[in-house]
Amino acid sequence: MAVDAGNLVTEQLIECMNFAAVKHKNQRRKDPDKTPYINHPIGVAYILMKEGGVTDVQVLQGALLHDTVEDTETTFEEIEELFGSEVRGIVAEVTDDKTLPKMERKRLQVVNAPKKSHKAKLVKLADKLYNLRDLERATPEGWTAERVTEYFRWATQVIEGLRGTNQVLENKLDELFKARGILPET
Ligand SMILES: Nc1nc2c(ncn2[C@@H]2O[C@H](COP(=O)(O)OP(=O)(O)O)[C@@H](OP(=O)(O)OP(=O)(O)O)[C@H]2O)c(=O)[nH]1
Repeated sequence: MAVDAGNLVTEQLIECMNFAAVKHKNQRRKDPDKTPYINHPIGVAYILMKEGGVTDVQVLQGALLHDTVEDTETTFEEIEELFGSEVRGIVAEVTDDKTLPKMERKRLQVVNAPKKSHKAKLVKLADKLYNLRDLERATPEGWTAERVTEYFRWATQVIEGLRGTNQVLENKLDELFKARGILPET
């Protein structure tokens, strides 16, 4: 029986969701409710699809897997073997090198944002939108108001390098920045 294209996409997405759920199973977000970490990658894929209008399955797979290598024992080889080289490439582009000092990692995100592929930029836009909304919703444990503001300011710098990728997502990010007084009202 021929594989139906719709079924194949569904299978690819469910495979990624299941893989990410298993990999992140012991992780929680930093909010006071200690939300299961898997809510984040699923939420990033959801933003891309529902708000960004993104239907590219590899971008959605990249979103679902985007923190597996950075935050769990997952390797890029594993991602490539299971999901192919294009998905591996997207995940690699959005993975920070956790062996670097935090300040350097944050600096590199700003410097490298404009050099990313279109697909990786989409994932990064949705990732930041999710995290900034999360900060509006609840303050991570131990974070001061200054740290939250600092995250918003740093995020504006990263987003500068991602512009021209998805107008809807960029507009939604700008609304958040304006509400914080970080971007001038237009
Ligand atoms: N807003 C928010 N963020 C949380 C929460 N739980 C975990 N995070 C994660 O925390 C990271 C931001 O915290 P930082 O202290 O600035 O960075 P770090 O964890 O990478 O050192 C983000 O990681 P990241 O995915 O690497 O993103 P980014 O730092 O590259 O944006 C975000 O996904 C939460 O409850 N709320």
